[in-house]
Amino acid sequence: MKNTVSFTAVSKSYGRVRALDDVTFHVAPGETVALLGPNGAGKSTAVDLMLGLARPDAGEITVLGTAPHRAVAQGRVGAMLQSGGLPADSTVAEVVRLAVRLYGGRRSLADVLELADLTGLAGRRCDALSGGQAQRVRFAVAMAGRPELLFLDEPTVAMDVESRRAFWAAVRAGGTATVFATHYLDEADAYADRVIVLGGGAVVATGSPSTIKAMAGGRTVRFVLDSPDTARLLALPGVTMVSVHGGTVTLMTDDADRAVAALYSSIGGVRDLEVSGAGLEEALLQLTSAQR
Ligand SMILES: Nc1ncnc2c1ncn2[C@@H]1O[C@H](COP(=O)(O)OP(=O)(O)OP(=O)(O)O)[C@@H](O)[C@H]1O
Repeated sequence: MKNTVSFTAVSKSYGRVRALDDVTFHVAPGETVALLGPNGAGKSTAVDLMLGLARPDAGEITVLGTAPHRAVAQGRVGAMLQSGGLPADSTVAEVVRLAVRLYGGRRSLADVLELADLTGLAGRRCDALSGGQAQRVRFAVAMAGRPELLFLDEPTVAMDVESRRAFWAAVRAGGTATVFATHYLDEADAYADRVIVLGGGAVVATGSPSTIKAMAGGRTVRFVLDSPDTARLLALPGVTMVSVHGGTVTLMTDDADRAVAALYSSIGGVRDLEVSGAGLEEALLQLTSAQR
């Protein structure tokens, strides 16, 4: 079966800023995938490219088996982006009705309101909504065309815990394959089948939330090495991930003692070695900062 989203060797720069650098990843049919990473990691750029809002400088992107802009033009993709205001003096029902009409009534107004848990707010003006309620209206608009794929760019930013829970319950109820960008590890863990960690425009890790979380129990080993050989470092016992930036190497390990012993015995020239016990947040920050 074709991938729902496919990025192959994709690069994108804005002037001198390389927002994505040779990025390859795939989203399988039915998967919910989180794009996780700190500010400036390239998450929004990846989402913009998937929506055909920008074009890559190099590489190939397909969405639902075709070019992103074509999938969007066919009404097969729903999106909730960070920007995008709601008309202040319209009611929730008016905004959602417009979206339902634009998509030719693929869903009824009542269904969409129900799906986004907005039935009780249908008559409320948009300027009287809380941040979380406004996000649910944007979600309703994104779901009005019964999309095959949904993109959410940091959908729960500035929501409190209860609003986040209600928002994700609505997304789940929609049952649509979803790719979402987030800063929140717990959100990726709770709602994604798979996590792709971006840092400095590159994929620094990918795996199930539990694989990524397993790193939390691990340690980070950092050192300086001339001409590091990534494949050889990755083959050392206890090493789960290798990141190289210039001459600085960062290893994620599930057994730092064995990894360090093997490093000294089989690879010479290691300098300035530091071992730190990294929680997941810290581990990801270290990995992603190593990419800059
Ligand atoms: N339109 C633009 N013009 C210039 N630089 C840009 C533009 N859009 C993004 N960038 C730069 O590209 C890099 C990646 O940005 P992007 O918005 O994709 O990151 P992000 O992971 O979504 O960050 P955040 O979590 O802050 O939203 C950053 O260095 C950013 O400053």
